[in-house]
Amino acid sequence: MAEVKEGLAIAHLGQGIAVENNGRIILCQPLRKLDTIAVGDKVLWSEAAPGQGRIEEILPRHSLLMRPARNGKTRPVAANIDRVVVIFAMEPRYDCLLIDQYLAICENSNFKVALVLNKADLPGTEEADRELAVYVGLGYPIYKVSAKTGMGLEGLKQALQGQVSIFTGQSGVGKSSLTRVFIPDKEIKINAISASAKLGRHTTTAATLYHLKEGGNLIDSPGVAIFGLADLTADELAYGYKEFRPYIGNCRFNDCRHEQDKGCAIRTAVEKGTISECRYRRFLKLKDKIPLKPR
Ligand SMILES: Nc1nc2c(ncn2[C@@H]2O[C@H](COP(=O)(O)OP(=O)(O)OP(=O)(O)O)[C@@H](O)[C@H]2O)c(=O)[nH]1
Ligand SMILES: [Zn+2]
Repeated sequence: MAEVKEGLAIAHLGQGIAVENNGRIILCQPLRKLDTIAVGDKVLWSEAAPGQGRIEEILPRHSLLMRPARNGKTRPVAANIDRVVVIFAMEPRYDCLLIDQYLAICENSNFKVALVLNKADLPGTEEADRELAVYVGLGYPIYKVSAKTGMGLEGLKQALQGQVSIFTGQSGVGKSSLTRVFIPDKEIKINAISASAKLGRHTTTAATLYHLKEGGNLIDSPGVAIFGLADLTADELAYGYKEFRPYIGNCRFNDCRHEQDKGCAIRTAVEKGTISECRYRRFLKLKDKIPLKPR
């Protein structure tokens, strides 16, 4: 029987999965009974034929990022991510509601988060400073950077070390520009993956895991911007506002909607100033967007 080795799924190719093992990349086919393999998955594989592997098992994942698929279901995009880096900028549009939404999803999926204000070379970032202070107060690290001038990038580089990260954020905030800064040899690496895995042509829309020069891995996944409110329920949304957590369960009524309900512990905390009013208002706005479901 062929020897079983551990490997890391680094890309989806047209004809299979590129699995890395000791610096070597091999094209593998997963056994049919397995779950969809996600980039970042640690797998057990064996050599099925010279230069061709078979994935026999997916090792337990500590996190899994899902993305809505065309058929209305979700599919795994990236596994074992430690940190989601939410990128935003004053241009094309600064949107706290969207930041809160990303944070709520990450809190519910157990991802650590870092916030990155890109394009800090542009004027007008002071406008965001007051709100950003609220996020800092909640314990979310914030990096102000510019992919254009290089400002602040050292700090972000250090933050990426020793873990698996993924960039996300709305269109036009500079995700590709920052990715180019961190993976300047992306094209070369892509070609190397295709070459080592033979035949396996890289599809540019697929997620790919890159090793960073300074240590740490970055999963580049164009299109992760589209992870919407996913399937969060109103309760999960409240949990995603992490400063609400100490109060959840303390409202007078079990089915409290945290709106005008009598004896709402969360609203009381807002009135006392323990919870930021802006965050609370945005919570209500996001909650309104959630389709009504049985609770
Ligand atoms: N002034 C300034 N412009 C930047 C900076 N980073 C990116 N840009 C510009 O912002 C625009 C969008 O950058 P992209 O890197 O393509 O943004 P993206 O988030 O990858 O966009 P999508 O591919 O649509 O998701 C480009 O015109 C960049 O040149 C920056 O730090 N400062
Ligand atoms: Zn309440």
